[in-house]
Amino acid sequence: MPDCFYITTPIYYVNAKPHLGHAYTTIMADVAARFHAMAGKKVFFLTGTDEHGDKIMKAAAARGVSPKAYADTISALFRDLWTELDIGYSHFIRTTDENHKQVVSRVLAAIYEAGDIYFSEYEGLYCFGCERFYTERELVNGKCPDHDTPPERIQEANYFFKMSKYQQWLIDHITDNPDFIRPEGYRTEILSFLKEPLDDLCISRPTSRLDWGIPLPFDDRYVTYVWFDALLNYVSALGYPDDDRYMTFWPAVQHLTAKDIIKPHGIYWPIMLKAAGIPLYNHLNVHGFWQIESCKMSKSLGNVVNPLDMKNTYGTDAFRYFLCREMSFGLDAGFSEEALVQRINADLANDLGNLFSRVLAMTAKYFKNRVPAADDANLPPCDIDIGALARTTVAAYEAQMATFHMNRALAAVWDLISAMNRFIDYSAPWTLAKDPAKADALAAVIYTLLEGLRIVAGLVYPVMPGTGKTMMAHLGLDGPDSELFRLEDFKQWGRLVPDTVVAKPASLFPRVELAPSTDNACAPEDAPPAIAFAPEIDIDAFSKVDLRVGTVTAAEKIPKARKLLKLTVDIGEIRTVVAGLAEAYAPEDLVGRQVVIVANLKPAVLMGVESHGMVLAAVDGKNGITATVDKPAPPGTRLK
Ligand SMILES: Nc1ncnc2c1ncn2[C@@H]1O[C@H](COP(=O)(O)OP(=O)(O)OP(=O)(O)O)[C@@H](O)[C@H]1O
Ligand SMILES: [Zn+2]
Repeated sequence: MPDCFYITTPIYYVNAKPHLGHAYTTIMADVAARFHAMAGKKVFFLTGTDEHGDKIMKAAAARGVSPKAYADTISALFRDLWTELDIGYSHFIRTTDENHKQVVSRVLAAIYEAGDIYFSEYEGLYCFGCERFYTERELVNGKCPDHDTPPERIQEANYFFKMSKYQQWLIDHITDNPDFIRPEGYRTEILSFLKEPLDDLCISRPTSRLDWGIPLPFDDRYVTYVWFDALLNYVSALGYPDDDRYMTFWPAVQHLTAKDIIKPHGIYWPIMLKAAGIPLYNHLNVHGFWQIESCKMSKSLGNVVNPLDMKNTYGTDAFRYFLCREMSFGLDAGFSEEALVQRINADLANDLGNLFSRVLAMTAKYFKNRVPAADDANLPPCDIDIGALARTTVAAYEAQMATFHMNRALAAVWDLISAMNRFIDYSAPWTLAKDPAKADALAAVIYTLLEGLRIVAGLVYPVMPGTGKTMMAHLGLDGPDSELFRLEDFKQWGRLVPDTVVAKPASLFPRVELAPSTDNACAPEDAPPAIAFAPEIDIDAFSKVDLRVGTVTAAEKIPKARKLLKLTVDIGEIRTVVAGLAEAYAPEDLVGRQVVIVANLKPAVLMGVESHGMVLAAVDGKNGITATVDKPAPPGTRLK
């Protein structure tokens, strides 16, 4: 039997329509599902909506509809959005599903009988916005930290779940299983919560106050409160306790959530499972928040970006790519449309799109749209070995995807794409084409590029399913996704069959411009165009760049390289630096000049010359300026 992979998103609360934060988690889950299916696993992908509780009841009442009718409408918005965003979930659960309600009852009854649920009078500070009690310690200036309103003191008899009983057991489990909660920072956070005594969890609300919920099986004057209802969706959706799906996929589960709900997922849920005698889940994977101007994007704050607008303006794949590439898994990220436009133009239109159309155009021109037969041995001498790089790329990609670091996996793929673009420039197929003696070399170059594109198509597929399929179709490869996209096939170099007919060049991603927003709609017409700045970094990220004043002591052209100069630069030590300045400067113009060098850039080999640093310059063909200092400075002076 193949390995199993079960991925879940949180079930989203239907008190407002979906925003970009929900889209991110669900897209990440879809990417993971597609990747693991590609790796040969049997996959189940669950998402859905959480539909009980106070807020739903109030929102429905405000609109004069029943809670169920209200939940139906909002739940459908989520489902429709997932279709628009190419999300291929296996099952969409709703907590109002009959089967789910039965599982909740059953688990509650079992835990009650085992003696882990008790009845008690409780007085506490209650936030109606959050639908929960707060301890004094948790309040900020006496107010709910989420709603900034003072909680009300209420007294109530309720049912409680004995979480405290399992506190030490959970600490031991998390300590013994270092990747139970990941990334590491969130594991540490949970362990630090657990240093304080754990309060028992209130799991009921009297029907006199709230009747939109699942009745407690042992006392129908009460309904189940949020977490015992919501968290159990992860097993009820599989048909716990005896359905085949449950037997197959539990506990091979990877939960995926944002950091707002790590406490319920990292503390309540494992303890509930333990008390119910259900095996623990494998992993909880936690991501950060999308922020707008440093505030969490959230429906409560109303500062949300509508994912459908982004999709309609920029396309599904581009939007998916941006979300996966821009956020470092586990950390917060700021959202801006400028950054989205910048990534589309730089990564998708320029790097990937140009590569794709150039290679197809050359295949059309030199080989009449057919994959040439070729032998790697005929490749012209070049420092870039695309075949070897493809192998290491797939390995890095696989490792990063497995731990949800989609951003790093994509960075690895884009390194391969950049190398292929450089490989075209260095091997200059248009020159090879002029010399009949170089026909074999030309065939080897084009084959390498087409085969590289096949691998790129496979690796981008989980993130950009449409693009992966379009690329494959252009390379003459067709079939159902399950056959077309198998990770094994991308680990092997040379699978593209000579003589396969490839399509004419196509534009994968046209360049885009920032769509006018309502904010700048009334800007005067002659306002200067907005500059697409690179995404924001913090001072720590910047301080990693070691900038030094250097004096150029020698400069020469690099044979066969149109743009490159080899510079010898004194930065307190003597460095060889390759710079793309040859069109803008004669070598002798640079000697004696002071320049600014990035001193800690990883060495790279360019046209056979190893470069140990980079010259700061703005060069566009023959126009070039290098950054310099306004008075002579000792070589090696650091700039900050
Ligand atoms: N800003 C965000 N960044 C990333 N993910 C988010 C963000 N907001 C919501 N999510 C996703 O939605 C889940 C929470 O869903 P919920 O329905 O509570 O949304 P919410 O906007 O945070 O709601 P509220 O503002 O009412 O707290 C998170 O765990 C995460 O999966
Ligand atoms: Zn609150």
